[in-house]
Amino acid sequence: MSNSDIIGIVLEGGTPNIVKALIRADYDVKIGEFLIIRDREGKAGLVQVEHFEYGNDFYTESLGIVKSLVDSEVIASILDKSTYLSVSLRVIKDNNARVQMPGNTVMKFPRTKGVNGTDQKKYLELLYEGKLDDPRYVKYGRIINTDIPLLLNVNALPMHMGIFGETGSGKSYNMRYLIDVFSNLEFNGKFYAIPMVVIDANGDYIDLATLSIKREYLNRNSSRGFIRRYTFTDLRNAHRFRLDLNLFTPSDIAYMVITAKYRDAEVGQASLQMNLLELALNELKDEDFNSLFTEENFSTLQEKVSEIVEDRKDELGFTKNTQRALQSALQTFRNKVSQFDLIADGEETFNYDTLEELFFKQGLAIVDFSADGAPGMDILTKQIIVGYIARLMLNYLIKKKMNNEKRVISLVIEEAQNYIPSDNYPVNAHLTKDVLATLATQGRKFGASLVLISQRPAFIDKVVLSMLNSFIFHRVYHEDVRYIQSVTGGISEYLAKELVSLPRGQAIVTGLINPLEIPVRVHIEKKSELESDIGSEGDLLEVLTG
Ligand SMILES: Nc1ncnc2c1ncn2[C@@H]1O[C@H](COP(=O)(O)OP(=O)(O)OP(=O)(O)O)[C@@H](O)[C@H]1O
Repeated sequence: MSNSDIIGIVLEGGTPNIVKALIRADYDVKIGEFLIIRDREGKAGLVQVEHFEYGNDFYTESLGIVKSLVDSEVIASILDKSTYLSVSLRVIKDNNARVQMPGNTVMKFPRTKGVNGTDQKKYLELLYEGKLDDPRYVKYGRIINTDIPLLLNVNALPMHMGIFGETGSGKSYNMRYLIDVFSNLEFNGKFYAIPMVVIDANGDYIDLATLSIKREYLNRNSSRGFIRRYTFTDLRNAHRFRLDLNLFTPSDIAYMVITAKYRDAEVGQASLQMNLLELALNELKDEDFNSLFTEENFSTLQEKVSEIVEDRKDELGFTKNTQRALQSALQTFRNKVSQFDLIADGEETFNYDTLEELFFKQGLAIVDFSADGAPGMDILTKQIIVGYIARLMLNYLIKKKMNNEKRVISLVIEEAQNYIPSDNYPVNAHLTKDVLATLATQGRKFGASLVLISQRPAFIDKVVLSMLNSFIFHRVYHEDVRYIQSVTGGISEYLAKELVSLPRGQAIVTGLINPLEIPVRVHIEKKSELESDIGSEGDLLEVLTG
């Protein structure tokens, strides 16, 4: 440890968890930063900056002479020398050092490079206690004001994660960075990737599949068997996304069809229609369910519904009203399905084999909802697709688990508020909400990992939010701070205040994924290889001047 790393001393007045210290005023301290305290015996403990304020005993209002110096730069610069930073430091690991002792030295984390590299190793070991060499912990970003990475516990992923931050705060770039981390897990000299399906709301990820330079970077260790873009129109270098309704039970299909149309329906009415459709599909169970939604065979389904209502009125008691409502729901579903050609006879579909291939080849599937990949697609159709994928994943993972075959797949959902909204968000999403909630509740046992990305946590259903065990917060809206404190527990008042002003590229990581068990402020370095093809917002003047 060189003297240049010493930045302050411990003062009297500490408590078992909080150390008071003075540090040099020219040190660019950050709330959430990690520092080291060394005691008289040379033992070191770790602390996190909780709060700081500047002090200078000369510059106080009560000292009359100060008032006459307001325009005296020369004297002021001499007096500035006695400015200090008074800091509160939360003890993270005392390592048997007597960190609270007044007079102890406060030091910054040594840098990796240069003479202090070996010192840094020592403190890193102190921080991570053996996890540094454990392949289940992967390096992510840099802890603020240091060049040491935060380790993420990969095993926490199936416990689900939320990434939140206002527009432009860096969520998508962060997710790209995480995709890169999860695509290059090293174990015993070989590389592995977490199988992932990404619901790409705005085309922020498609270049990872379509641009060879990006694809090759992401797959530099050849861990992914494929990186594939799924679209809803025919495009070069893309797979067409199609549904296979035969994979679902009549009851699943009935649920999808009815909730897609009657998203606000009174439960009683909707459940009658679901029963009616389930019955009709059961009676048509020898038919190909996909073909029942094609132009030629749709009438078979409609006629079956009419037949049940009209011919078996006395026996079953379905009313004309229920029939009419169901026919209308069927029509809506069919219209959506046909508008985007989601069901096509004999064409390849997104099915169990796709998920099996995704798992075994450790693939990355990007479902492209951008204007290019899904031109003119409305939110209802997107919900049909996300609901389909979630249901497929759930059924697949349950089936495999029953067979004692272990699987893991991560489902990343951008603009998650459109699929799993809270009561505060004006979107109906019965179609996706229940299945995603089930995936969140039960999925962890089966290897499902949800990553929900949204601008505001308050827009996400509370029950599902409570099932997320890890969070990455970028800059958030003021209104969300209290909410975040209540769902995560451990964010201090001071760090919470930082949430509203975090610069781009900084975030606070909390929850099971973070082995340090305290919220950690990180800087996510921008790697040009990972920068989105869409790029940054342009310079207006540059655009106008051509
Ligand atoms: N770690 C970073 N370092 C520097 N710049 C960054 C970083 N992360 C993101 N940016 C830049 O900030 C801008 C917004 O990033 P990004 O698109 O990831 O934000 P977002 O939160 O996903 O926004 P939106 O909600 O609008 O999709 C981009 O120009 C991106 O290049």
